[in-house]
Amino acid sequence: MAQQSELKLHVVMFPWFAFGHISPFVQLANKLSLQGVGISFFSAPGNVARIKSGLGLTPKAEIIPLPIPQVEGLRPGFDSTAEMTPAMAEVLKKALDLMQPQVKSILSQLKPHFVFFDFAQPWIPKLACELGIKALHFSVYSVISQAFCIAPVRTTGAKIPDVEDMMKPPKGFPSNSAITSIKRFQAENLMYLFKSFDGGPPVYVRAREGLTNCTAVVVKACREMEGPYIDYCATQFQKPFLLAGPLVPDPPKGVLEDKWANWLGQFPAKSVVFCNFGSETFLDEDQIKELAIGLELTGLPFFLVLNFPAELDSQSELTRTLPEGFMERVEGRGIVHTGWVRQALILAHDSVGCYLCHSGFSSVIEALVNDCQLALLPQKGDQFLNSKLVAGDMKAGFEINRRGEDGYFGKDDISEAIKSVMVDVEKEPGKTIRENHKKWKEFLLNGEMENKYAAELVAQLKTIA
Ligand SMILES: O=c1ccn([C@@H]2O[C@H](COP(=O)(O)OP(=O)(O)O[C@H]3O[C@H](CO)[C@@H](O)[C@H](O)[C@H]3O)[C@@H](O)[C@H]2O)c(=O)[nH]1
Repeated sequence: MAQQSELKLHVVMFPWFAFGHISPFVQLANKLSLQGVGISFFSAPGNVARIKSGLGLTPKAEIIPLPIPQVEGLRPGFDSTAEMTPAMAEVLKKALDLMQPQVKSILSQLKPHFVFFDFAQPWIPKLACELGIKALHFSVYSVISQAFCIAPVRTTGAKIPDVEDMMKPPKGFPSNSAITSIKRFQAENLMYLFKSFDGGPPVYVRAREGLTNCTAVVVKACREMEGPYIDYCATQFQKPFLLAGPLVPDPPKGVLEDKWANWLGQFPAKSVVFCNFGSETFLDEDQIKELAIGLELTGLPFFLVLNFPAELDSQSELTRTLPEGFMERVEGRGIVHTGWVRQALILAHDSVGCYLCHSGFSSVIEALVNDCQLALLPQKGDQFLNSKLVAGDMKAGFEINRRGEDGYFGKDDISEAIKSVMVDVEKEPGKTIRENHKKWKEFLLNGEMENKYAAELVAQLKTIA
């Protein structure tokens, strides 16, 4: 029998069909692959090309396309949530549930040591167990958000939590946390976790079932950022929470398109405000107007990316939602774009000094490893908790002020947040935020830290394989 240390691990990666999920699974696969772990990556055929471009395809890594079964309400060929309305994404979960026989058959041929699954496939642990394979839940969310939202102490029992309950941390939540409560509009948003769509199980049921039945949970996290929340979750779920480290992305490949590089290049270093809200977060009309005028008020150059739900025509939405005369007034110092941009390259551009964002966890890490000060405008779900972690616990970003009952923010809230991290930098809180940003950047860019987490994770996996 091979010594444990010589064991050649083979794992399957099976993320939910959304790029916000696929990307962290790709990053984890790459880190494991560097440690000698063989990878089989499952996804729908339409996502393969993009996965291929991110996955360091070595002899140890392969992509296995899994066709999505036809179900009513789902268009053939739509293989990720990027092309879907939220209602279609719910139907996609049902189609995913129908893939169990297909997944079981491939797993039985591959016989990996582990299958890393996502919140959307709570049936994996049982199916894998029948084949003698261990199931690991890989969570792409911050640990603080799992601790706050779905700790069993909050979600077990006959009574589903109400808005009042969700405004407060669950019982036993780390006492040194910066979160003592969240705002009403945020708690109202989190109630989606407890809703059932079309008779399917609510999100919290899927997530909690996977977390409860897996062999161990692997998190995209490190003790330095989330130590107390990791301990809390391990106690709450009564199972190991293994740390993959923060999964700092590799420096982006390629170069920024000329049109953006040239535009950004005309401004002084660290002077441009970049705003982008990730792959699935959309602002409403009133929010877009206040944000745009807030940017105008700063007097700084800005690059604003606004996207809209798949069913809408983005160009006409831009025209409809931007304030009247806005583009003329900001000509020469502000641009507005709709559609995908190479965010990692933009954040790395020397002229970009601030990133105003939705607090998606990967986006936050991408800003921290560059010199972009964070102005945080979380819109939904885990983003509220990510923002509290970065602005509250880590003191490395500024959370934009919003009204408690409905989440309203005004133009002044936007411009004040940006000014405090970009202009009033000798005053508090901007001074401390900038100092902490620098510290976290050094920590995250320390390659040894990343390697240490990856090596420890592989060693732990070998002990339970
Ligand atoms: O125009 C764009 C938009 C996004 N990105 C990239 O896409 C990723 C987005 O990551 P992140 O901000 O974490 O994810 P989202 O897909 O926007 O967010 C979803 O997934 C996150 C977990 O990864 C959660 O924290 C969020 O709440 C959820 O909305 C990052 O690498 C970005 O660089 C681009 O390159 N160009």
